[in-house]
Amino acid sequence: MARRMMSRLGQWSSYVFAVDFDTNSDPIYFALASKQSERPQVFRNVLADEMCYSLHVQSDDKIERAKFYGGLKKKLSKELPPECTILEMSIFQPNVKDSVIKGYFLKDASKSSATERVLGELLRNDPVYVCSYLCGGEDRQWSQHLWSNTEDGWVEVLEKYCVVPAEKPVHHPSTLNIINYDVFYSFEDAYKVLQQCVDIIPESKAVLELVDQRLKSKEKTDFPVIVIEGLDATGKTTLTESLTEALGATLLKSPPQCLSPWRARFDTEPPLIRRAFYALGNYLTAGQIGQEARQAPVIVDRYWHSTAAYAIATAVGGKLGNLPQAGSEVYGWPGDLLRPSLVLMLSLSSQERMRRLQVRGQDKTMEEEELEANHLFRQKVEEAYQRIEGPACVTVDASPSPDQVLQQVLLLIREKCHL
Ligand SMILES: Nc1ncnc2c1ncn2[C@@H]1O[C@H](COP(=O)(O)OP(=O)(O)O)[C@@H](O)[C@H]1O
Ligand SMILES: Nc1ccn([C@@H]2O[C@H](COP(=O)(O)OP(=O)(O)O)[C@@H](O)[C@H]2O)c(=O)n1
Repeated sequence: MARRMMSRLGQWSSYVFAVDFDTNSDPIYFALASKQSERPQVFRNVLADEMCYSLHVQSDDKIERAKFYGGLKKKLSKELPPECTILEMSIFQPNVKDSVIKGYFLKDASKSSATERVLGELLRNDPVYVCSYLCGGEDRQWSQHLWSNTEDGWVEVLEKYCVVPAEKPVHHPSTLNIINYDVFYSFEDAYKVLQQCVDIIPESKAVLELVDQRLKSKEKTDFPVIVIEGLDATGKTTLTESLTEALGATLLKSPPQCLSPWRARFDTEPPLIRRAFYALGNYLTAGQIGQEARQAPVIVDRYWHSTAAYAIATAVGGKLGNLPQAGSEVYGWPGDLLRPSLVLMLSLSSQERMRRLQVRGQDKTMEEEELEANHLFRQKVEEAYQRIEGPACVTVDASPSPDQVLQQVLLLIREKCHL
């Protein structure tokens, strides 16, 4: 019954579908209608002779949705014929926060019945909607066919809609569900996620116990708190160590050491759970900062900027321009998280960063294509770093020698923190 209710055109008429055919260009946006529009060729140029399908998750439970969506990609890649391309798709209400339902769009060039068999199986056993797409008639009009399960185990078409073009929304769909899915703006919101995971991820219990024992931090610290941020291999470890020595400071990091046993475990979880783990890490570190900053200045290797910038850059698909505008609430600082006195972001050209990674013995075998995708991702992380406020970060050129970088940073600290 619920499925029938949801599938009615009335229910879907305010929704738009977005399919990411190519990360360098805008998604293709389409909507459903009972009648074909005058510009019917929605998929012109991107679909040739392939059969197409879409799948999206049907569940009201946020954790179940996140877990299932992540697992679905793996399952599809394993079970579908290799000629089947899996593309990301979202269904959303244009510019409405928290309206996104994630899914996949399949382009199937296999001409075999294997795909339909796999999808039929999914429809029978998992919380998914499955649709197929057909292009027919003289003017090559596309239609969407929503599948349904019959009682005797067959799959039938429940409803059929015309696929019509939809306008590009002001906000890219991947920006609509950032709050409380990718970035958490209060301790409670992040805590709740891990609490709901206790049954499916037993390690959550140990993390929550640690978090329950955390030290509470005051808003104001006696000594300055300086955070060092930047992409991997920009020199954070090198700088934080020399800075700690030069200032007689205490060195801390987020996530703190006590979370190390669980970090790899949570890194395998979908963004909702993984990001909640890192968010809680900041509150643990905040407790330690509050304690240590009574006696000496504190240097922190990564903190809130890393948590938010990486989460936003991962969540926002496609181009740099898809990031939420500067000044958006997603770049705000959580009201209940200790604010540092100064945040410095080490910035490096990608060539020099790659050189340092290679010296450290990493990234040697990366494929060209992956490098390119990573380049876009790194640009998004740096841009998000720069848009985060309360405090905003100050960019430091990290290309000179370690000692020159240290001297430059000491000058900045003396100027901004009067140390
Ligand atoms: N200013 C610098 N100039 C040249 N090499 C550096 C500089 N700072 C760090 N490195 C080297 O670059 C690599 C990455 O530095 P590291 O401090 O580990 O970065 P991060 O902690 O940001 O990942 C290390 O091999 C380090 O010795
Ligand atoms: N305070 C922090 C620190 C790291 N992180 C996450 O941890 C990852 C970076 O960790 P890393 O192992 O590359 O860090 P470094 O080795 O560069 O210090 C990023 O994907 C961030 O999402 C975070 O979310 N919050």
